[in-house]
Amino acid sequence: MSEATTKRPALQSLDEALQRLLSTVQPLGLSETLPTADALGRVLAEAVVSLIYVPPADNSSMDGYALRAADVQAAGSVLPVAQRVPAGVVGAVHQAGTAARIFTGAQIPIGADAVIMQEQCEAVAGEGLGSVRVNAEVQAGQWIRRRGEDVEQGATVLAAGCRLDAAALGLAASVGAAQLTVARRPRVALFSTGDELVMPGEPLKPGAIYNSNRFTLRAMLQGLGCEVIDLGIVPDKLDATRAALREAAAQADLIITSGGVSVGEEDHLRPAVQAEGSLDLWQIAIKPGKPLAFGRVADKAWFIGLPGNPVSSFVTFALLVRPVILRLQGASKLQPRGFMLRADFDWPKADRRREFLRVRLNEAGGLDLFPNQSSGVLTSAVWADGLLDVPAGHCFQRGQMLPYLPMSELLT
Ligand SMILES: Nc1nc2c(c(=O)[nH]1)N[C@H]1C(S)=C(S)[C@@H](COP(=O)(O)OP(=O)(O)OC[C@H]3O[C@@H](n4cnc5c(N)ncnc54)[C@H](O)[C@@H]3O)O[C@H]1N2
Ligand code: MOO
Repeated sequence: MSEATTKRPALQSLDEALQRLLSTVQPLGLSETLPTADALGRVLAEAVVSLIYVPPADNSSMDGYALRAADVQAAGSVLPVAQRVPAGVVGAVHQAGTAARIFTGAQIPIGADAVIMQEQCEAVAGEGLGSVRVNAEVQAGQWIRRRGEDVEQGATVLAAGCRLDAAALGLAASVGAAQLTVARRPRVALFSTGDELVMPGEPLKPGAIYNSNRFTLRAMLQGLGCEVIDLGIVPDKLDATRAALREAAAQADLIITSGGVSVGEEDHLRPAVQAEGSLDLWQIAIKPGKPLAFGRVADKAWFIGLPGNPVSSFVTFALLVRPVILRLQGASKLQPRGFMLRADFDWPKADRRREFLRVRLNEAGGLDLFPNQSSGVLTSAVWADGLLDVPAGHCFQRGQMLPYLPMSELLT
């Protein structure tokens, strides 16, 4: 038996483990150009720089009349309507002493300096377009959206490394970007090990359990925009595991497995990775999710072996694999952002590991605890809307403020 399978490495902190992962795994540096509409969730490889001002010209933010503030000495002034300017039309130069009928989004005629909304006016019938009685005082500049108030010409609106969400796609489109250059999707091979595993749809023979990690991990990978190569359950035999690793490495940038990373002797995953590449076994001081394997296969694909317990693999994926997947794409923000919230429960028993408790926001703005925090209880992760980050060796009474990581920051 190799040394790696018998010797237990020292506990390292989550921060150390993350630092090691992120300083080892480098961005793939591969990009592709896509229509802007197809780039949701992708990481920008090239910044989006605006060649235009947004909005391109001063325009009205109300339906009403454009005029010169100086032409309305007092409420009740009547001005002839000289032109009508709908959105999409450039009006004539504004003549002093007149008003222009204008609509939301229409360009302000040169020479006008204010807009009055139509609710504060009365149309007065007359020749041509008639007149308008202005029933309020007017300040120069009112109801005008200035050229470039959203984006200045030449500004970088989206930096390389930014992940494209709905608003970012809209912003790119607003500066006229029809295509975006984004990092190629990471290709991630996934398989589970364990002779106890069967698939939903198959009978549950004695001693067996259904493979849930395959579903959770595949969905988490899809949620991060990965191309998933799902190799299913690999029989716990050395040859089969080695063959699965070779097949995975031929196609993937990263290989994710669950199970077989703890101290047991039954498993062939560790010797298989060692035979096909290299492997480090880590013990991370977090709960759930202590054991983790990190290595490389065929000098081509990274390998991360997650613990088999369903909540442990869920939490370690969120905390350690997610940043790696973002890093492969050159993303600039890798870590989830938490914020301080009040725990509305007692936590009397400190653990030597930093704990990530499954909690849920209550209506009082505090957090409730799922009663069973076992790493085998996947119900806790469904019930929860976030994880509470409890420092190692820390117990507390209700009312304690602690960092809360929302699931939205961990899963997308
Ligand atoms: N003597 C020790 N035993 C264990 C230690 C330890 O330090 N010393 N660590 C415990 C911790 S913490 C964890 S976490 C687990 C991790 O174990 P493995 O990664 O080796 O996983 P397995 O033993 O293969 O499985 C653990 C558990 O999870 C179930 N499992 C596995 N795969 C799946 C799947 N795809 N879907 C659903 N459930 C799965 C498996 O049946 C086991 O119940 O080790 C502890 N032991
Ligand atoms: O890390 Mo294990 O995940 O505590 O069950």
